[in-house]
Amino acid sequence: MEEKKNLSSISSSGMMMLTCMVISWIFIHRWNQRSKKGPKTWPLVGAAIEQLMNYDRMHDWLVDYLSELKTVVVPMPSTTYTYIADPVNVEHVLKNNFANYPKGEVYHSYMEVLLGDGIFNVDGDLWRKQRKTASFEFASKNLRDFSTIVFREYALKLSGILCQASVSVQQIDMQELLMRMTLDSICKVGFGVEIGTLAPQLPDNRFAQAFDTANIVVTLRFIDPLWRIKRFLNVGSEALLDKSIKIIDDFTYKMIRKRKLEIEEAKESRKNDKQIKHDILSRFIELGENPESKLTEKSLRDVVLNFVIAGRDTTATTLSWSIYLIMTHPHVADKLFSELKALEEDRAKEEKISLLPYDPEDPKSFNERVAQFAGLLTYDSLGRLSYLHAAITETLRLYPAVPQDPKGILEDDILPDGTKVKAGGMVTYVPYSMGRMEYNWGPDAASFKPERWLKEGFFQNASPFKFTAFQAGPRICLGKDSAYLQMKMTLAILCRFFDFTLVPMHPVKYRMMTILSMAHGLKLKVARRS
Ligand code: HEM
Repeated sequence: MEEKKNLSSISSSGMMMLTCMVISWIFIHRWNQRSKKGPKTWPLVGAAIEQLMNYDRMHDWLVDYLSELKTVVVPMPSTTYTYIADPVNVEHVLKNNFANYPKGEVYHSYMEVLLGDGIFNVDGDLWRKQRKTASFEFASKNLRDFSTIVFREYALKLSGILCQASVSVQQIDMQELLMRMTLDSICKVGFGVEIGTLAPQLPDNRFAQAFDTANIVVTLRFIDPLWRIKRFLNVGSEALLDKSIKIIDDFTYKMIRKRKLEIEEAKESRKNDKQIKHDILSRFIELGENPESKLTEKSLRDVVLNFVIAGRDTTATTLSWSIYLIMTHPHVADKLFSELKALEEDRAKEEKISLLPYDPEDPKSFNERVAQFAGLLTYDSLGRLSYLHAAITETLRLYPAVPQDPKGILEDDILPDGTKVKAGGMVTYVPYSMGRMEYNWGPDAASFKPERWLKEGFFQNASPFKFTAFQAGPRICLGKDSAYLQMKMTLAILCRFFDFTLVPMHPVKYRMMTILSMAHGLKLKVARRS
């Protein structure tokens, strides 16, 4: 009995000692960081708790730290994230020492389920080959001309839906409509397939919903240490991901089969090769006919999904933020309207046509007039809209569609500002923070001012290492010109013919996913204007 008592008192004093040691360890760990700038860490878990607690506002959490520090180091349980906002560091990572900062294994393993081995998710030869094939396509004048027609046609469809909503005094979710428009156009321009999600009755869009869910869940993996266990057990977010991927794959493989069949039929009917319309997908399908290319059905699926994420989400979210910012800055809306009216008159003179008189109260004459205006918008005439170009660029400075972009680290390195980074960690350049830093843009960095991009009325670009919305260096966005073309076509039509107001109390804030979309959409009321 006595022996038992002694044993239990030894074990409880042992426990106490252990607890004291752990508390001292935590205390010393925290004490050593008392003057540290940047997120403070805890033993073992690093800064994961603080990052998790700020997950929904992570971009602004980083803004707070980066405005003091330019480089923020965030240790996590299994790796270290280094966030950079100084253009000198960004140039080092994206260009000068490009080979040391690939997408990397970690990023690849997190995103593989959605992006597979597509251009966004690979390095080395696999990336180079896809970049070469896609660059070829993007450089073609055929694609540019075809895109102009498609973008105009779909912007007009959207305008028709807005006109109808204004007649029936219905509120709309602009972001949702824009996502439909950009999905339809990337499928048409990129894969030669008409999917019609922007039809007036707005058909059910299971693919888009599944795609959004998958995007949210894979982004969560970057800060969820339990995701591999969840995937193994197929529970929670990972079970949802699994379901979404099945829907996505089903849609994508059907589209590929359809396109292959069309190409076969075109060949059989002996149309010469020039008559088979070239798009990104058919270029890859043709490549796949050569067995040495090692392109499989799965590779084509990856091509499609990478271009959907590239072409649909980025453009639609930028358009949504642009409309929101223009609408909430009336002096910008007025200047833009004047620029559009001036272009309309100049173009009518050039084409020697008279502009149709119309009554905004009469939808028929209104729609005819919109269509006439759209017909005047060509690739060249859109190029003259400097204020519109500046307004879109200013939107991307404050609300970049890709708000942060992580890179792997192959070998230990020292960034130009002296920060040491270790092999196996990650360096992330942060367009969202970079656009809001006074040390990058001056004291008015937080204000929406398209004028900052204009010199004597003409658009002036900034260094791509400071304005990083399209990345920079060898992996700079391939679709930038195409995206501007679509955004300018759409905004020219919408801002010339409609007034927008936010539905009262509608919350406008971002959602945490790889793309900076609006968490609750953009609920608006629409009115036709003369
Ligand atoms: C506002 C619109 C857009 C923005 C802000 C944007 C931004 C970006 C960014 C930040 C990247 C780098 C991603 C990374 O490697 O981590 C990127 C890459 C890319 N973008 Fe865009 N993008 C836009 C529209 C488009 C469009 C419309 C297309 C094509 C239809 C496109 C095609 C691509 C491709 C193919 C890459 C991969 C380049 C490579 O890895 O070599 N983008 N884009």
